[in-house]
Amino acid sequence: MATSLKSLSDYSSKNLQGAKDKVFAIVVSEWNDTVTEALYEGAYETLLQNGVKKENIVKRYVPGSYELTLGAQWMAERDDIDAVICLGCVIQGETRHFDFICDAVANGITNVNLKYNKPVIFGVLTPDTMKQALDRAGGKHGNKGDEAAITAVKMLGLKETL
Ligand SMILES: Nc1c(NC[C@H](O)[C@H](O)[C@H](O)CO)[nH]c(=O)[nH]c1=O
Ligand SMILES: CC(=O)[C@@H](O)COP(=O)(O)O
Repeated sequence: MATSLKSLSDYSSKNLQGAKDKVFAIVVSEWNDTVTEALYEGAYETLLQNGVKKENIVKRYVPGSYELTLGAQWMAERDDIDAVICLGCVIQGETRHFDFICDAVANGITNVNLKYNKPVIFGVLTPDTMKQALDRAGGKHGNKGDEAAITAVKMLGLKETL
């Protein structure tokens, strides 16, 4: 379903109680920081609303979305980190650079999930325009940061049932 047909901020709080004592790293790309800081605020507030302690949220910055993979790896390899949320915004420019970054980050973050066997969430917007990005960072389509935070909580809940 396209984002335009749903809100990124809609979720059921059912079965989301398991995050109270979990530690979350949030790695934030500095590129398009107006967008990525809005994503961070969404993720941060959503974690707090679902019982996560402020002291259990660790924020780190990387220069751009391409660096999210290594930043996520450095956080995922820490024994005290239960889940990693990666937040970025890659906006289509004039060249194919967009494609290379998006592919590298999506595949890279997937690999970190599997390498460290812990949730590493792809909270990266890949819009054509800044307007599309802002619509998904607290605008009319909700906040991708909210969705990323809930995804991390849900995956930790799933892991508890294994
Ligand atoms: N154009 C965007 C970038 N580009 C920078 C890369 O992510 C990377 O930092 C650079 O290639 C050096 O390795 N990054 C974004 O996050 N968003 C963009 O729109
Ligand atoms: C996604 C990018 O790196 C992009 O913003 C760079 O712009 P351009 O493709 O015009 O060089």
